[in-house]
Amino acid sequence: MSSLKEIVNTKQYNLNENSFREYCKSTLDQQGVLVLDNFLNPSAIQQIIQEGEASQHLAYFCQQSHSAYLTPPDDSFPAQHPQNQQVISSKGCITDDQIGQNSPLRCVYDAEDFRQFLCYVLGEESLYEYADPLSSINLHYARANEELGWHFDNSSFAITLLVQKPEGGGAFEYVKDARNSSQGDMNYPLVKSILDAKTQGTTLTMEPGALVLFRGRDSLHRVTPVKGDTTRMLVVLAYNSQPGIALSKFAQETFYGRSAKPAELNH
Ligand SMILES: O=C(O)CCC(=O)C(=O)O
Ligand SMILES: [Fe+2]
Repeated sequence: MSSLKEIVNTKQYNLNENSFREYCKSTLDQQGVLVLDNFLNPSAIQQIIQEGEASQHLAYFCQQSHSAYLTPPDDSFPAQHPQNQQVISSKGCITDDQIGQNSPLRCVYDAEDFRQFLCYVLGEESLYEYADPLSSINLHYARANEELGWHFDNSSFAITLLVQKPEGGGAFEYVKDARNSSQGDMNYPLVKSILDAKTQGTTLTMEPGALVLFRGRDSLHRVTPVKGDTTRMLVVLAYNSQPGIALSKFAQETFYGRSAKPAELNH
């Protein structure tokens, strides 16, 4: 499976068509999220599930406690202040170097048509892979009771593919524009109300094969605990707007339990 049209539902989605790109861009700009259902063809989904199952034993699973802002504890605020209030994330993932060279995921990630499409929709001039060998393509696993706690992303956009849906739970919930980071407005009252379950998020319904583009820097979001024996599998396709950028050693250790030098320094 080596060409984009074997993997992506190009019958429904013509990545090169201007009106389609325009629709995607305006949806993302207005809603903060874009879901393209059935983006992956069924045979590609099956192949990725098989790869995911075969490599799950390589995944680094961990449980972390963190604040919604993903910042270290700040002593100038009380422990239960939303700046410090802790939530739990428990999950595992395999890294780019553990994704097969012939994986459909690599074909999609590398495809020039796909990158051009993303550039248009995200309003980026160019998109580049990570300089370290771990961070570009990650396959995430969430098993029974595993979840992602409420958080804002550090990056301005996220690109994901849902591969396998659990029997229950594992729902992506979000509150659009819960803060305004560019203005330095952390909007503590709303964030507190969400953390204390007094304000509910909106649930994004998606099925395996869906491509999701999400602006998570100002939209608070979480993944609810998985129920049942079917593991939630989700792929994160990570790009940078500048070339040569590696994830910091500290971030690699935190996310992957190990770190690697930038690819060009490895040989
Ligand atoms: O698993 C998901 O659907 C979202 C993942 C996410 O929010 C993240 O990786 O920051
Ligand atoms: Fe996130």
